Amino acid sequence: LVLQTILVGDSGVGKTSLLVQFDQGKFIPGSFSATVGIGFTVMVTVDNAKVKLQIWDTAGQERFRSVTHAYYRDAHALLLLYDITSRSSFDNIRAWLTEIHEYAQSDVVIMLLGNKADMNSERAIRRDEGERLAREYSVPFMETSAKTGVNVELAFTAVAKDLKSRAIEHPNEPKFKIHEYIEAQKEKSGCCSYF
Ligand SMILES: Nc1nc2c(ncn2[C@@H]2O[C@H](COP(=O)(O)OP(=O)(O)OP(=O)(O)O)[C@@H](O)[C@H]2O)c(=O)[nH]1
Ligand SMILES: [Mg+2]
Repeated sequence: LVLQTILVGDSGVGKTSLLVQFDQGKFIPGSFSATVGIGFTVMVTVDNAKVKLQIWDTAGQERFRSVTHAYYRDAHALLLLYDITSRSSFDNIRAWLTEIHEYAQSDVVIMLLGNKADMNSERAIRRDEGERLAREYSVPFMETSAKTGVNVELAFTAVAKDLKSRAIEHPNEPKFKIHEYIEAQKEKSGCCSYF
């Protein structure tokens, strides 16, 4: 079972940095060159079972857009990022969602992430704006930081859990509810007093 996950969002929101933080547990400052379809696989343990996540990084720049479209079709999950210090990256989320609905499978798992949560003093998007947008589209939401690592693991493991519960039928078990899971984990990690 290999679950395909792709990272999308405007150039500079921190997709590659988030992936590096998840993979290596560190933040490498400075911009990465615009990335085109870099993929790697990680094993994530979900309820004592190992799930293989294949994660694809994409480039946010417009000129790479046709390459990105090719990844949508096979994706089981999409992590859609904006940068909390960039109003335009947030405003573009609607356009990204339109594109996702056009090219991705209709049952794709989408998670909205407001990245760079460590840059609170330069914040342009309040957290409740992110929450409201996510509610409008019925997608889970959290703020992350590729720099400090806050919520980075949670974002990927929540997606893995959701995908696994969909891929494997458990007729006698209650359906996994990603929203509730995330809210419970956020409280546990005490993440939210951080902001
Ligand atoms: N403070 C802070 N800086 C970040 C964070 N995530 C990324 N950055 C910085 O933001 C810039 C862009 O990060 P990238 O990871 O290259 O962005 P990207 O989304 O992959 O951009 P493209 O590949 O062009 O689409 C870099 O200078 C990163 O160091 C974060 O969580 N906090
Ligand atoms: Mg990148």
